[in-house]
Amino acid sequence: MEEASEQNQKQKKSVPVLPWMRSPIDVTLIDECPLNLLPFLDPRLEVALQKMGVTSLFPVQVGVWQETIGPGSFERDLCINSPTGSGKTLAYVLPIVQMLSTRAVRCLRALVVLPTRDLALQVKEVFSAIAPAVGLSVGLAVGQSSIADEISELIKRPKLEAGICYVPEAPLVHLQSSVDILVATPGRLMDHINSTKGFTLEHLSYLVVDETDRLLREAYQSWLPTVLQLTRYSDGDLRSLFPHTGIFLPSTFGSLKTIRRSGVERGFKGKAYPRLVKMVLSATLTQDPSKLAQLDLHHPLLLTTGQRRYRLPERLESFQLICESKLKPLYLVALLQTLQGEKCIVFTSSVESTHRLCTLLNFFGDLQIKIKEYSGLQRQSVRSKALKAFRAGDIQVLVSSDAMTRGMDVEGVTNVINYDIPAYIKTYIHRAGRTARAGQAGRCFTLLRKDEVKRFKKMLQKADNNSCLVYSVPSDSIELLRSAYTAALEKLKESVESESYKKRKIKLKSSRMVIQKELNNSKV
Ligand SMILES: Nc1ncnc2c1ncn2[C@@H]1O[C@H](COP(=O)(O)OP(=O)(O)OP(=O)(O)O)[C@@H](O)[C@H]1O
Repeated sequence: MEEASEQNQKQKKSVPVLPWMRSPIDVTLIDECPLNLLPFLDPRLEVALQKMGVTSLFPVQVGVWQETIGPGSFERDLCINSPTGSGKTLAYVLPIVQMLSTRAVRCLRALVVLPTRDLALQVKEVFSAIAPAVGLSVGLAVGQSSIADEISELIKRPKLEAGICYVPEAPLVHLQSSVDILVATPGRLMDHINSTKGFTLEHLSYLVVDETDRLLREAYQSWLPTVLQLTRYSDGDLRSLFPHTGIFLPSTFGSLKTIRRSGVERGFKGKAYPRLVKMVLSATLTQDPSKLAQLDLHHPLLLTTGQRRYRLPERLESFQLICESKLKPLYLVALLQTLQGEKCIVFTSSVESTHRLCTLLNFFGDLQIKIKEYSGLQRQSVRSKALKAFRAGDIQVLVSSDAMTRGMDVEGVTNVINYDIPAYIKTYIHRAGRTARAGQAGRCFTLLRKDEVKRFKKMLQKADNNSCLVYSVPSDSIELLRSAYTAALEKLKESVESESYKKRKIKLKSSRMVIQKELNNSKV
């Protein structure tokens, strides 16, 4: 009786507050669809998809296609809650590219926002694989190159006649977008909105917010309200809000502006009503009404998988390894040895422990495994190099902070190891989701202290297909590693000391420079 009421209580809790979330489209009821049976697919895109190795669309992609190109015709904004690796990227890339394929003039029509640079690069690759087939151009605004280089990629300068100089301060009527689709991180997007001449969101028709719950967690310089304002307000309002942007509003794309501003809102049966179509996606989409309200969704439709809010990939196997805290590195090494060079990502709880663990593993004698670090503590170039080597298979193990948790798609990752227990089910889902992608098999191991087992079990109960077997490492393989561990710890200690000495030296040098500068100034 008590159990039944507890069950009721749990079910009650999981019912979303927002009414439209209570009647979703269940993607598990949709079948894959071979490309040749997909209604209205542009034959040029079919060829491009085949070149990518795509012969049929995954269920979530079919579901989104039906609501965009199919009978749904982009009538409603879409919220897509679908497991990691289920193909959410192509789910939005394909219909957007198909819709824009008939464009007559180049201008920025679709904007995709992602929380990190590496994720944006990944999504740009997917667009770039199919968009050129229909004559569309894709840009990137992530701060990978200098702002000047980025601007020259995004904005077309007028072709100058012989003897005529281009004057940057001149009226901006000739500046045009070089891209139809832009993939951006919020910071760089705001840089362009605030200061790039000729950059306008005036013609934007599609906005994709990928990894929505992550992006809604932080304001990121208020990028979302800014984008919504820029696509909603009349020109007069815009000019007062963004004086710089306003300069080129009046006549840059006069005719196009008219098309967008008086575009017919399909959901309103022919009434003139300008609207930006939005698609928001995550494997752990928020149900929080106040967070979702920020998106100002129009008649939203939820596409989700199954009954529960969280779902792990179909072919993911979860294991727990119970060990003493001080023996964790030994258990990890023993586990890596049994995995024999398979591609693994090891997650830790912080950038500092990522660095320490990676250093320790590399001091561990003759492991015959190439191990590198990937964390927010590193410079972007170092991080990207490690990722590239991992993708190429030159590195087998990537020790990572949560910088790698979301969205990253690396082919052939067969194992994820939680060296530190994730604090939330969402984190577990995103970490585990770096394996078992696109219908492949994968394993997720979590190292636990005895006192963490109960909490971990409770956390996993929040997800579908949550069974977690105990994985045991033979005690003799731990014993064999003990002496190498002691030596590695010794080296780690030395390395930590030398690093902190170097840091202190750099700090001292820079504070001396500041003092010297002030002295010089005071002489003047
Ligand atoms: N129709 C398809 N056929 C074959 N492979 C596909 C198809 N769609 C996507 N993939 C592949 O599946 C993998 C996962 O896709 P994607 O990165 O879009 O997943 P996701 O749902 O966005 O995952 P996450 O939530 O982790 O970001 C990618 O390697 C992608 O190339």
